[in-house]
This record gives sequence, structure tokens and C-alpha cells, in this order.
Amino acid sequence: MANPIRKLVDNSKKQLKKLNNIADQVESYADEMSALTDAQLQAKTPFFQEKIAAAVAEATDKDKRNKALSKVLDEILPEAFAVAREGAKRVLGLYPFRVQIMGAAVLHGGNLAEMRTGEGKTLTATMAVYLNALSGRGVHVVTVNDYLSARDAEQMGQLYNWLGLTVGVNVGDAPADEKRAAYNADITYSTNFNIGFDYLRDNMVHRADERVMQRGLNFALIDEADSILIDTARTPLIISGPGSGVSQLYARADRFVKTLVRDEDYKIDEEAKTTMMTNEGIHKAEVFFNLDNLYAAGDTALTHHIDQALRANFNYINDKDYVVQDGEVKLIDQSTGRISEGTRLSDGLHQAIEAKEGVEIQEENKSMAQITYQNLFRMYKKLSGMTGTAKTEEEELREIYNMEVITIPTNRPVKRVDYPDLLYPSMRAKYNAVVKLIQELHAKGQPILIGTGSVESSELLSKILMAQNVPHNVLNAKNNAKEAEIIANAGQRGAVTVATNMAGRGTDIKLGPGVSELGGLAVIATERHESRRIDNQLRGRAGRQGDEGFSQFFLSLEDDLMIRFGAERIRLIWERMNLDEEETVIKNRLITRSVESAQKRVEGNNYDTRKNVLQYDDVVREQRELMYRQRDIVIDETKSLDWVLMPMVERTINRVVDAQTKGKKPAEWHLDQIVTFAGNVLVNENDISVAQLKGLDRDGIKALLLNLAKENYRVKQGQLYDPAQMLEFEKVVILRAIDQHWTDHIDALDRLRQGVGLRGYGQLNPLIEYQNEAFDNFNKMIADVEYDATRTFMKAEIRQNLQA
Ligand SMILES: Nc1ncnc2c1ncn2[C@@H]1O[C@H](COP(=O)(O)OP(=O)(O)OP(=O)(O)O)[C@@H](O)[C@H]1O
Repeated sequence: MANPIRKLVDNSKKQLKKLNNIADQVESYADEMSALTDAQLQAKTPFFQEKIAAAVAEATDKDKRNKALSKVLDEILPEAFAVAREGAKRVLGLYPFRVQIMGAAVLHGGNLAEMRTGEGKTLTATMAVYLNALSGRGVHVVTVNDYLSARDAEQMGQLYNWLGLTVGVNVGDAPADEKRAAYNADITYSTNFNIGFDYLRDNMVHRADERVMQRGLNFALIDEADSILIDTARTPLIISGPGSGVSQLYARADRFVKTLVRDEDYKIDEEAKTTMMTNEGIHKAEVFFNLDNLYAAGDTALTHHIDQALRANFNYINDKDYVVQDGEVKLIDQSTGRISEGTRLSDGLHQAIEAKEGVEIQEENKSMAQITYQNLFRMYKKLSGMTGTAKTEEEELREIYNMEVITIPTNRPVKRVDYPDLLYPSMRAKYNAVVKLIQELHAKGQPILIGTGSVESSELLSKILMAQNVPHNVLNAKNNAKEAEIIANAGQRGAVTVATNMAGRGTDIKLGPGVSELGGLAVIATERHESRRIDNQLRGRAGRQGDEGFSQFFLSLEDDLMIRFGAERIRLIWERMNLDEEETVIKNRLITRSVESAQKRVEGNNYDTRKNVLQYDDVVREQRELMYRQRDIVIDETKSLDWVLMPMVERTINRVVDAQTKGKKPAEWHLDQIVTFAGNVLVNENDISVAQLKGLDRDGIKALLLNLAKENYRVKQGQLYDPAQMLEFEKVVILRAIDQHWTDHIDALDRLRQGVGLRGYGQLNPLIEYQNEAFDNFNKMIADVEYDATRTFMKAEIRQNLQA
């Protein structure tokens, strides 16, 4: 029998061999390139571009063009990589290492390069970006925040510009023309969030030239790919519009739950992040709201508000899950430690937190467009990524994105020492130990980066350090204005930096003079995160490029993760060892291992959530693609839309006639209803009567109505004698009908998704329920769109001034 592990090892050996081979070819050009003058090196860009154009020009259709393109890119890879490499040496003063060439080859191949933290992924990307940008079809370099987009575009942009390529940065809320220019560049830097929103917004415009992405989604290279493709993929991107007012119930429910007593009236489930009332609590609710029976009242709105108020008050913690800033409740992204601007918890939970914090309660918005990151990135022709931490999520990346994770060896041996975790019985003992170590290291002058789990604990630690007279900087979501400066100083002699996991990713901490001799950067963490990848990113701030450094995690039995998972087992070990004094510490691989198995369980849960989100979005995806394609057809039409509009009219007529002529005998038919419909939707009321329909069969009625509609169309055509005006009018009518009903549909689906879980009781599979209902609703929506488009067009009064 084949040994699966053996096979994996063989596979990765084979891959590395192939990559080494490519690196040999690239390196073989090194001398030739370094002998070229600047002008000669720069001339390589148009040379490659012509070669690509020639290869693609021979192909006769789109499929063949795509194939020809990827073939020619593979052919010129060694030379083009060598050009970018020599360019980097001259422009940036950095000469890509062999392992970086290998990483770039992985990216070009549409896979995920796992390169240890600090190995220089930014420089690695340049070779793959240069090669793929030569085709002029666009390369999107995707980063986790605007700061990194701007920084990388600025720094690496020097190289690309020098090589004759254009670079654009697509920042947050730039005006449309700036965004369009950024997307039209050969290389575009952007966050995933901005690309997602631009994509959705582009599908809400009314004119082709309003779109900001004028080209399709060609090649995306994703930095910190695990963060983007995995962590952010748990929540879909939603564009929402104004909703329908704020319910008074938020404030009342909040006042009520604040009267409750823990464990008596309610019980908190930390793991599921929910809180349930006990019978005691339910009784109190009935008294408070003056009801006989809270649940029998059929008042699901009230119970829903109470549920959300419970979660808001007891599961969501200020300065941990969110911060209150400028009178608003802002969520903190738990994997990046940054504020997620613009995102709100759904289903009234955000409003419940606003009530809890006493800030203005904002309206519940209506969802108008949505997509998951999974489905967004799967639309790219080629997708690639790089990160220091992906191997743990290899299966998911393969299954969902069709990417292999390929681990690239480090350039130099890693010198960083990762010590086993230290576990303390209480939070207090833990912090004492942390501070003691900080003081020791600080006395020597060794720079220290301290990672904390929340804004709250970063502030707590800062207070303790202040009391001990240890000078330090704090970097968290509330205090991020000086981010670049704090990071630039963090590796200097004597620096102490307290940070949330904001500093855990993408930050490059350079060691100051004399710091290597002191042992490099010390990374100390005061707790472990849910995900091992986040912990490893934090460790990776030390020991970059073969630097000295170490990492040490401090845990206590009172930590969140410990309470939620696994603390019981560890407590048993603890008791068996008979260690209950305050200052005891366990330093044991066993502890590290059981913490890691708790993390694995959480990661598994999170994977299930993401799969679930994706399964639901897949239902919407087909509908979304269909609607967007329809919209594109309408928007891009340049002559007349009668070929779209008239079939809509015909289907509308058929639907109504079929519905009103269900009976076998014509005597049972509702001819009067058909006449009312025709008078309201198709023609003037006087142009149709029951008498005209009598004696006709079903098809006869349909034909008669269709003829009337066609006649009406011709009349309108006569009134709007300029075909361009007619086209414009048709566009407006169709797009308005689509957008109105499509956004209603999206909003309804969103609510359905949130509500369908509740139906799990009746032994129905919620996903199948959702699929069925989504399908039925979609068909109804199409009928509504066509009905509305028909009515608006046919009943429109065209006045003289329209012709002016
Ligand atoms: N070929 C090279 N020669 C010299 N220095 C290099 C080279 N490549 C990268 N570096 C330096 O290594 C440091 C780390 O690079 P970078 O920040 O891109 O790492 P990274 O892999 O993105 O790390 P992380 O995973 O933590 O984000 C930078 O200071 C960069 O200038």
C-alpha cells in the first residue's frame, strides 16, 4: 500500500527540485544582466512586451489567447526574473536571494509560497509581478491594510517605474477617477476590502464609464495570504443602504438585562459566545415587560432583542471585541488587532451593543450587494499568495482556492529560540513574571516587543510598566497614529514596545546597532491567540534574516483561551503535581502541546464556519453572476435594447395570462383581471376590453396583448425619434427594475440565512431549506423585475421636453 506521508514528502521534494531548476536558469543570466547598461536593461521591458503581443496575436479565440499567454510567460520567465532581479539591485540596493527566486516561481505558478517571517516576501513578489504585468492585463497586489498598500507601492514602485511599468494605489475612499487610474495601471496595490467593494459597486453603476475596474480580474498576488484568504473569509462583504428606522426595543431590552444577576438569571456560554436566560430570568422578563408568558406571546421581536442584549452585555467586551470611539461602537478585528472600519455586527447585535454603551443607536441597514472573499478571489484567472504561516491550512487552500502550499527553505539558518510556554495559576502571577522578565532584559538594554491579546490588556500592562518606571511605547487600535515611528524604533537598544497583534504581521523590525550582541529582539507574549498562525506571526518579529532573537509566551489558567478550552485537563495535571502556590510556574512541553490542541479545535470550528458561509454564498453566486451579466449586457449595449425589453414584456404577459386562465373552461377564466392588468401595465385603459378577449383561446389572448404592446412600443419610438434617447430610456427602465428587486432579494436572502438556522429543529437541513427558498425567491424576483420594467416602459408618458 502506498504510504501517504511518503507521497507528500516525495511531492514536495519534486517541487523543490523543479524550483531549484528554475533558480539555476535565472541565475545563469546574472552576469549577462549585470553587464548591461541601465538603458539596455530597461529596454528589456518593451522587448518582452512585443514578444508577448506577437505570441497572443497568433491565437484565434479567447481560450487560445489565454493559453498562448501563459506559454510565452513561462518561456520568458528566467530572463524576465533576471531582469527584475538586476533592476532591484540597481534601484533598491537589494539583490534577491536564490530562495526568493524560488518563491517568485511559486507565485507565478498560481500557488502559495510559504516563506518564514522576515525572509523578504516583498522583494520576492517583484519578480512574479514584473513578469505578469508585462501582458498589460493587470496585476493586483493585495495587502491587508491601506498602510501596507501605500508603503509597498511606494517602495517597490520605484523598481517597476524604472523598468517602464506603471503602478497605482487604490486607497480606501478615493474618488472614482483616481480608483480608475489605479486599476488601469500595469500593477495595482490594494486591500482585499477595497477590491471587493469596488467589484460590488461596479455592478451597481448605470453607465459603462462609471466602472472603476475596466479590465477583468486577471492575476492577484496576495500578501499575508492566510489572513486574507482564511481569517477574513469568515464574514461576507456587504454593501448596505439605509434601512427602516430604529426600534425602541433595543434600549428597553438593554435596561432589562442590566437588572439580571449572573448564574441566577442567566448563564454565559463562552465557547459559543451566547448567553441564555434561566427560568428565573424568564420570569423576571415577564414581570419587566408585563407579559403572562414571554414565549407564548408570539412576540419574537422582543425575545430576539433580549437575546441580542444578553450577548451584547455579557459576551461582547469593551476594549477587547470593540472600542467606543467618537460616539461609535467600532469592532476590532481579532486577527489583526485593528479597527475594522465600516463593519457592523448583523442581526441587531451591533445596535444592542450601542444601547449597552449608551451611544446613538444606528439604523439597521438594508443589504444591497454581497460577496464572500472566497468567491471574489476565485474569479481571478490566476491567484497566488505568500505568507509565513499557511501549512496548517493547506487543505482548505487547496479545496477552496485550488492552490498548493509550497514551503520555501530559509536563506540563512533560523537563530531565533522559541522557548516552551510558561503557565501560571493566576493572571496576577503571570503579569508579575512578565514584568520581572521585562525589567531584567531592559536593564541589559535588549529591545523587547510585548504582544497582548486585546487593547484592554495592552493598557493594563502599560499601567504596570509605568508604575515600575519602565519607559515604553503602546501600539493598539486606539493608538495607531505613530505606528510607523513606533515600529522603526522597536528594534533599538532599550526599546520596550507593548502592542496588540497589530504589530504581529507585516511589520519589519530592524535591529539597531549593538543589539545583536545583546541577543537581538525579545518577543514576549502575554497570552496565546485562538489561532497558531497568529502566534507564529508574532514570534516572527524576531529572528528575521538570520537575526538573533527569542520568543516566550506566558499563560495563566485564567486566560480566555484556557477558560474556553482545555483548562480542565491542565488543571488536573496541575493538581496532580500538587502545585497550588501563587508563584509556581509550569514549564512543560505537555502544556504547550495541550494548548496547541485547544487551538487546533478552534481552528477546526472556524474552518466549519467558513465552509458554511461559502456554501450559502455559492447559492447566491450563481444568481449574482446571472444578474451581473444581465446588467452588463444592458449597460454595454450601444444600439437598442428592444431585444431585451420585448421578451420581458412577452414573459410578463404570459405569466399573467397563465395565472388567470387556470381553469379548463374559458368560462372559469378571469378575463376581467387580464383586462385590468393590460390597462394598468401595457396600454391605455380605453384600448382594451373584456369583449375583445371573449372567444379567444389562451394563446390568442397572449398574442393579442403582445401585439398591443408592440404597437405601444412603436408609438414610443415615434415620440423619441432619436435612437440614442430611446436606448437611454430603456436602460434606465431595466436597470432600475433590476436594482430595486435584486437588492430587495439580497436583503431577504441575508435575513433568510440568519433565520434559517432556527429551522434546524424540524429535522430539516438548513442549507437545503435555504437553497430551495433562495431558488423560489429568485424566480419570483425575476418575474417582478420583468413586470416592473414592462409597466414603467409601457405606461411612461413621454413629453415634448424629453426630446429637447
Ligand atoms: N535579498 C535581500 N537582501 C537583503 N535584504 C533583504 C533581501 N530581501 C529582503 N531583505 C530585507 O529583509 C527584511 C524583511 O523583509 P520583509 O519585511 O519583506 O519580510 P517578510 O517576509 O514580508 O516578513 P513578514 O512575514 O514578517 O511580513 C527587510 O528589511 C528587507 O529589506
